[in-house]
Amino acid sequence: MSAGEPIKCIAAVAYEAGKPLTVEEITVDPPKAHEVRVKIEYSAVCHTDAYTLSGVDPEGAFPSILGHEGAGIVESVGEGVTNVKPGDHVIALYTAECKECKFCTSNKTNLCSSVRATQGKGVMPDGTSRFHNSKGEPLLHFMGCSTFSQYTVLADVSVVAIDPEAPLEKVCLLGCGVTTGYGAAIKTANVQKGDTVAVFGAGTVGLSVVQGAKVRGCSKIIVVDLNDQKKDWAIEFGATEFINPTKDLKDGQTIVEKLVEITDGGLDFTFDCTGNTQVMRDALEACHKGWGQSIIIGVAAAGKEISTRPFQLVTGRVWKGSAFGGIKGRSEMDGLISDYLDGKLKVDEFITHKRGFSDINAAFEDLHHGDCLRTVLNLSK
Ligand SMILES: NC(=O)C1=CN([C@@H]2O[C@H](COP(=O)(O)OP(=O)(O)OC[C@H]3O[C@@H](n4cnc5c(N)ncnc54)[C@H](OP(=O)(O)O)[C@@H]3O)[C@@H](O)[C@H]2O)C=CC1
Ligand SMILES: N[C@@H](CCC(=O)N[C@@H](CSC=O)C(=O)NCC(=O)O)C(=O)O
Ligand SMILES: [Zn+2]
Ligand SMILES: [Zn+2]
Repeated sequence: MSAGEPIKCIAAVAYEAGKPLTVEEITVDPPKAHEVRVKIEYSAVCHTDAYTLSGVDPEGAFPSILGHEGAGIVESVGEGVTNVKPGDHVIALYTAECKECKFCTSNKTNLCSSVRATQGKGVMPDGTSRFHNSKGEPLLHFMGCSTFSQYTVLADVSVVAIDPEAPLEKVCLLGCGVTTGYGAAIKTANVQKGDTVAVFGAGTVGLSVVQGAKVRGCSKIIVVDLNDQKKDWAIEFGATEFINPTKDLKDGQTIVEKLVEITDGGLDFTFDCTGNTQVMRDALEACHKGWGQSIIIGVAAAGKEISTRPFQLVTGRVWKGSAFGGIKGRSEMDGLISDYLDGKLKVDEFITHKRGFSDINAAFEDLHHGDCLRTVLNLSK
């Protein structure tokens, strides 16, 4: 029985920006009131983990335990926890859902405010950390999840129980990438049958947007990526066209001109899934005058700003953003899991690499190669 006791386990610690993670033994304290300690079974590596490790995240603080796309089993719960119990299979939620705050009750957003302030500082809601290294130094939490540890502690509002039939090595991807892209299409943008869509960036997030657009019956789903290796995946997930701007444009033609030309004036919806601010501008300007909407999903580095001529907005184009696909994790994850189990939502297809936890630094390298969508880490190996 480990409940109520500190647990020693292996974690990958980010001691410094731009440096490899250190895989070492740490101590994970028991959960306090309204906290849940989870044995993480599998975690994938999202581009955002690499972004924070690189040092360009204004909220990135070190030393910390990164990882936010993970699934596991509840080991113990603190006082007052009613939504999960030991043994439950769960997904960690970097976008909490308390169901009580102004945001949760608004029905206009999934951006719960209950733990966001402390989450952004890398601590639990009481302002302290549950992680210590062997020298007794506290290690910061990350995005309220820290799934790069064999055990982690989450706020109860940051965890959702799922159908135990769902394989954790697959559905860990619903903790971020797949949910983010799919939700951005079907919830934030709410694309409809016949709409035209362009998706910039064919990573897991972008291809999940494509999947959402296909499910809704969009008439054109154009994927824009600099790497031809992404073309087959784009088509597999539902793209009707693939454009590589480095080779598929006429001399002097811009990607915006090309998209406007082939869509009779621009797209109904565009999505930035790259984090590149020039791409964000292109995505907005490729929207149809009068009604086109561009959804920013990509995360840009500290100091980066977006710009366009205000006239683009005056003439009816709309710029929007989407976090975790607009999905309320505790209320809506069950539906996504059911869709996956019923074969309506692709998840397995994003897993291009599998590695043992001790290989985590290689998993970060995988992200930079065109043949990788997601690497799933087995935390027991
Ligand atoms: N808002 C939210 O809730 C979330 C945001 N994110 C963010 O979304 C973005 C995508 O994440 P993810 O799918 O994991 O990342 P990936 O790195 O897997 O995918 C990004 C893709 O964009 C391509 N790309 C880069 N530059 C351009 C360009 N100029 N034009 C077209 N394509 C380009 C990349 O190509 P190449 O590989 O050749 O570089 C890659 O295929 C990231 O910024 C991530 O931080 C992620 C999850 C949640
Ligand atoms: N910390 C960064 C911003 C990072 C960011 O935008 N995160 C996304 C999720 S990315 C997942 O892979 C998000 O949902 N943000 C909303 C939030 O409340 O954190 C910065 O400070 O710029
Ligand atoms: Zn992510
Ligand atoms: Zn809330």
